[in-house]
Amino acid sequence: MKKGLTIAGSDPSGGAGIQADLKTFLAHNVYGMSVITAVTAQNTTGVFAIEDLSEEIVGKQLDAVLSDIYPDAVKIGMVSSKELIKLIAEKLKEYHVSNIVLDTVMVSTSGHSLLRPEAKEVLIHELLPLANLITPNIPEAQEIAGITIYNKEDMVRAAEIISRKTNAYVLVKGGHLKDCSDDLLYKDGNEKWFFMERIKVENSHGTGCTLSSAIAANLACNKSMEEAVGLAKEYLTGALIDGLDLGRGNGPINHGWNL
Ligand SMILES: Nc1ncnc2c1ncn2[C@@H]1O[C@H](COP(=O)(O)OP(=O)(O)OP(=O)(O)O)[C@@H](O)[C@H]1O
Ligand SMILES: Cc1ncc(COP(=O)(O)O)c(N)n1
Repeated sequence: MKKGLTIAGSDPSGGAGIQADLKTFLAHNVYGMSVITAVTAQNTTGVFAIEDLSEEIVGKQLDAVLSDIYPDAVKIGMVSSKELIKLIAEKLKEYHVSNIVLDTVMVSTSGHSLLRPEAKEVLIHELLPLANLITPNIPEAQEIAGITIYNKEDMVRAAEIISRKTNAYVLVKGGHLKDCSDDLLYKDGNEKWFFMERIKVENSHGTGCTLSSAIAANLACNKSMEEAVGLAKEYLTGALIDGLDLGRGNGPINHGWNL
């Protein structure tokens, strides 16, 4: 059986973070493991508290997993402090981990900061170079590229700038542009667009987490990057269309819609 590891924060309401990632791994028949970086108190209406775990316990979690059940792919989500980012980068190098999907989580949909301001540059300099794919949304791509994105031409420009900072594929997600759900996969001057109809839904909490962990699951199963992204987008679209309606705010999608 293929194995996937998520290194991310906990969302007790189960829509985003490690909970979303583990459900997504299961939906892809990939054995799921998790290293928790932070515990959040959040639900469909917002994020109420965040507590980072210590470097010691995050390091020990990584050692425990990586020295025993070696993952075929790794997804990295919320890591809010520069100390934890540096530690994770060191461990990934020490254990020669490959197939790394980095979701550059910065702000929750509800507007809560999930990355400390001083950690942004460390994320860019320490983790970006280790990733095989990075998956910024529009605001994150703007932060990393240092430009404003108004349309799809700007998405291409941002991808070009970001790819100069990393050897990784860059997937710029268009979900934050008006009426757009098209994503751009970019590498070495090659553009591949993934077009998808915009689904009218009230509930989309955790779409970014779900997409990146689905891509990691597909990479673990030896899919090419293009195939992995295409399949993950189909899976995500199915989970949105399913129309789960939970909670009083922006609810989760149905990660198990295909089971
Ligand atoms: N209403 C929708 N219909 C179809 N696809 C969508 C919709 N909303 C988002 N998506 C898709 O979901 C994925 C994540 O999109 P988005 O750009 O919102 O990233 P994100 O901000 O990281 O996600 P999150 O909302 O979890 O933070 C992308 O593939 C995007 O195209
Ligand atoms: C632990 C954790 N990781 C990531 C997100 C981003 O997801 P969203 O933008 O859908 O709130 C989140 N809210 N919580």
